[in-house]
Amino acid sequence: MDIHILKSSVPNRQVQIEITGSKSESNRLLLLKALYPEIAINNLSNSDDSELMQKALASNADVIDIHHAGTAMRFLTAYFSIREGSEITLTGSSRMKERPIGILVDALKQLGADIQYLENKGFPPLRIKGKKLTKSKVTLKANVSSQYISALLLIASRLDNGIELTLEGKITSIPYIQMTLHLLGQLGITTNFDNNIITVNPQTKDLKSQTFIVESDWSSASYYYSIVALSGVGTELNLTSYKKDSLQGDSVLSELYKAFGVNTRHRKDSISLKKEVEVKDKEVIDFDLRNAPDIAQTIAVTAFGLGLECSLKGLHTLKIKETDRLVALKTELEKLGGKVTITDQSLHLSRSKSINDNVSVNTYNDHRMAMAFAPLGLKTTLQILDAEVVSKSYPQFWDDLISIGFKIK
Ligand SMILES: O=C(O)C1=C[C@@H](OP(=O)(O)O)[C@@H](O)[C@H](O)C1
Ligand SMILES: C=C(OP(=O)(O)O)C(=O)O
Repeated sequence: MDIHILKSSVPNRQVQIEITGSKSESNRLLLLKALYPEIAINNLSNSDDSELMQKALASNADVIDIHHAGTAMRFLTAYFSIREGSEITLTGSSRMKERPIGILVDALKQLGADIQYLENKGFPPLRIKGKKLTKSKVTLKANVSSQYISALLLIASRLDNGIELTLEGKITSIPYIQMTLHLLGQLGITTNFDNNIITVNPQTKDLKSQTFIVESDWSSASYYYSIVALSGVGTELNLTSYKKDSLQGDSVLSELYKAFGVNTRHRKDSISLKKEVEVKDKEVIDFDLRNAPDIAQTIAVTAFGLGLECSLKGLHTLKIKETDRLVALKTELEKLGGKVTITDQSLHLSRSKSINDNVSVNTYNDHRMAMAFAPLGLKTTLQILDAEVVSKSYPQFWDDLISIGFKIK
């Protein structure tokens, strides 16, 4: 499904958007619930990735296909490695088969896991025979994806001797590791993260029942930050349900978007985003996004929409996400008239004066390409190709845009 966005505007009235729970928190809690059934979860994400995670955990099939869901692929590899008596094939989309998993598989093998590659070494699909893992010491490279680390931490408390992880290299996407540790702590599991060593104690007893209320997804909120940034002074949107003390690293949006003139106010369980000031053309956006890689596309497109120069670094994980996001951003921004240079871990956008209209934006099976470029509909007319990709994290995205005034055909 391709969609046309006609040049739109967001009316200057209070509009409320309800976003469902964080995909990252939901997928962690779903795995923990499989290990500790006494957990209940409220405000679960309605993303495809969380639905796939739920289905996979309940499945008795021999082959489990998790499509494009990276966290599900990584977390379930760990989970099925310890599910005694089961033997399954874990596979995904053709892109998933290009997303590396060797670091996690090697770490699980250090613990004694039985995992085989069915196609290419280091990549899905995997054949996993579940067994009891009794070793506890693991060393792994921490600069490629934090998801490998979270996967190990999530199963750690169900190992006889817990886990002692030694992390090598500069740790990436740290807030996601802290989110995992925080949820374990909330469950009553003892953990420690000191320098480059993380320990998780074994949990032999059942835990007391409790309900986790998932905070709404901050990565999804980023598209509204962009919309407000690209709108006139005074434009305001309210988003539910958000907290001041978030577990999600992408909540750094409330700080970062001040550079685009957007102010965030926390209400009881919502946030209000307001465009307070116009940004001067000579302003330069300069961010390190090592801890918040999923908002890189949103920020680059906002800067482009405002004609601002923008330097982003810490983007080394973008090459192995749903698509190579650095190349995808450069290609699509240049079609719209941007001038972009990229390295393996950075992107530079030059200041620009105009935006080409009627451009068809390719989305490369990447939900964030579709959602990051959509706010440009406030500046020009554009087409978003394969717009249904948004369902990976935010199925009702297009309906929500229509509800705030976007003209979509
Ligand atoms: O643990 C998680 O929930 C995630 C970790 C991040 O991945 P990397 O650690 O690979 O950067 C992030 O990009 C992804 O969308 C979700
Ligand atoms: C990178 C992402 O997801 P995953 O790695 O879980 O596929 C994302 O949602 O931006």
